[in-house]
Amino acid sequence: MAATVLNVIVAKNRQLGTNEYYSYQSGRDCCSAAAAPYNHHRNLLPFHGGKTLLAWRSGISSMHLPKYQTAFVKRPSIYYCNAALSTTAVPYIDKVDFMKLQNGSDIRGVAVPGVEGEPVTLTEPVTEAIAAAFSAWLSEKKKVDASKPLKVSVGHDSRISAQVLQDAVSRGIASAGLDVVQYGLASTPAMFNSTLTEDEAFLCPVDGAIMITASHLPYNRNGFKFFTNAGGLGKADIKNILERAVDIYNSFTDEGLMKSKREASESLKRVDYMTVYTSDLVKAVRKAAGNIEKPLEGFHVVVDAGNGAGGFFAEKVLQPLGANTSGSQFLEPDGMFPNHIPNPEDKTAMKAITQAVLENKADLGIIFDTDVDRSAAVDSTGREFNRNRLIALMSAIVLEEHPGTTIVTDSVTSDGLTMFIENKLGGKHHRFKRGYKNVIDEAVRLNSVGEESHLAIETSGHGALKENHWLDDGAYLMVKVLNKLASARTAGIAGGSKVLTDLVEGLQEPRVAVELRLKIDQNHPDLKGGSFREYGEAVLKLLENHVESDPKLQKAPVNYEGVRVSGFGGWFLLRLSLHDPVLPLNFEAPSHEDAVKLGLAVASAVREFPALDTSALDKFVQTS
Ligand SMILES: O=P(O)(O)OC[C@H]1O[C@H](O)[C@H](O)[C@@H](O)[C@@H]1O
Repeated sequence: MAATVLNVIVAKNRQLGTNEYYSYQSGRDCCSAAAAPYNHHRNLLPFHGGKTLLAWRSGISSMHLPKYQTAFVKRPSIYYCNAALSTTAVPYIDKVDFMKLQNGSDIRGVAVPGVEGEPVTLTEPVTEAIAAAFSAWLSEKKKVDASKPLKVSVGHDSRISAQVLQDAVSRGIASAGLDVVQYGLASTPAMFNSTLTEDEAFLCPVDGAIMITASHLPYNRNGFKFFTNAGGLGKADIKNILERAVDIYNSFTDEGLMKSKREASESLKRVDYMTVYTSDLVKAVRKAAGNIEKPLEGFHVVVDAGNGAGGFFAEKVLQPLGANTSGSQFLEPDGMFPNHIPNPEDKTAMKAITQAVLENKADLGIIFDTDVDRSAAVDSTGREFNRNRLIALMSAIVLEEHPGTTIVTDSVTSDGLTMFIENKLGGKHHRFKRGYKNVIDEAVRLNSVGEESHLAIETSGHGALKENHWLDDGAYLMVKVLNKLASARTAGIAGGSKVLTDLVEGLQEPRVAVELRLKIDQNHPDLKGGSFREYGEAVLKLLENHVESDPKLQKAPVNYEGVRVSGFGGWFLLRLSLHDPVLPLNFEAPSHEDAVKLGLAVASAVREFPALDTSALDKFVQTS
């Protein structure tokens, strides 16, 4: 029970932070209604350059208004109205197209004003309606026992809009009669984990979890990911929640909004859940190393959290395991991301961690994305383990434990990776579609039809293991890598990260690897009123016809997405982006000349589509 006292704080009689905001009346009609629950703080997030610092906080210190929120409070802000007046019961809230907020299995929108052409869509009332809709969806799913309200945990990454949205989410949950447990700064995988952890002292397991994040997107965006103990919600569930949110939003009343504010402040609890999550990671490494207290003693590991939520990994995971983490960088949360985008797919980000490894003469570098569901590593020589190489490394580790297992990956993986997994490691490579949820769902499906799979992983750095509830957790992936380092040491193998480098020995890598993203102009007359998807499909069909009539090119015999073709010693894949009006083109070739030949094969087909911006491809084939 002592832990309860230490880790759970009931924020009774304390109003949520948002009520301390300055009011700034712009005089614009739709924004100027006075004395309403939202109009004095709506969109009052800092205009550009609101550089913030949010220290890693325990549950107890999170009682105090965080530094960055104080910054919001002090700064006069911009009122920003982007939509027509609503016909809802509350006249001052904007009319919003909720369905546009869906981004696959996530919700994403603009939460901070000030970027031209990007009006705010994720306002506080919108957020409150979405959280209430999730709560209603959850109550239905869990067939509520009225005597015991359901619990929903809420966490966020380092974005500058995090606190405001966390408060709005809390109001939405409370208004639906559910209990709110705030975690503050957290990682996406930790939020899922909170639906599985059995620990009453930390109010776990919760029935549902909401993570406030927009992954690596710019500072003005934000969004939500939702979890139950069955995993992350899928596309159909998100659509259902958004449809419910429309109704909730349209029936908002002044009294209702005031009531939810009161209910949230009365029922809100705060828990330092990251302590539970990180100590589980520490235990996992200790166990794998044969119950040694400090299995990483003597290893020097630098972490780059890109000012996202992953800074905990150095202090709360690596240090207790005995690693030296000096030289780690950008661990402090800063939602303006002043150093580089927290994204292992970003070249500048990878350069930053590589440099840190080399300058510090570290054994290993680890980098996370903003909400820590993705990661990559760098060995002591500065060689990156990301994209195909990260998949090769993880496949080697997993196939040692589960010989012959199927590795499910996204569609843009290389032919060299297939050969490595199948010929060197003796596993099976199942190249599926892009999208972490697609890859994970496919691995789960394969297991259900009797094909054993233990790893689902994307070139983006999302990787999920069967042993970890199919959760894509960047920190857990790195724990598997650390286990390998520690167990090699236990087995008497010296040489720092060389044991990892050796594991990917034999992976064939192309001389040229290119990704070009060809944009479809949705307003172009050539779309003839159709959708960009239809247009993209037409491009792909024509390309397929071209390929079939060209003897130098062979269509991939098994392919789940777009047009994948081998030729000139390499391959290309043209497909529709999961979310954007874009046709991403990936190709790999043994030489520049061959890459140009592949590029020309694509160019000759796509040229016939004037709404497609092929300038990047044209430039590549001309200048090479
Ligand atoms: O299809 P694209 O535009 O390349 O985007 C695909 C990517 O979208 C999101 O970021 C998902 O989280 C990733 O899992 C996916 O790989």
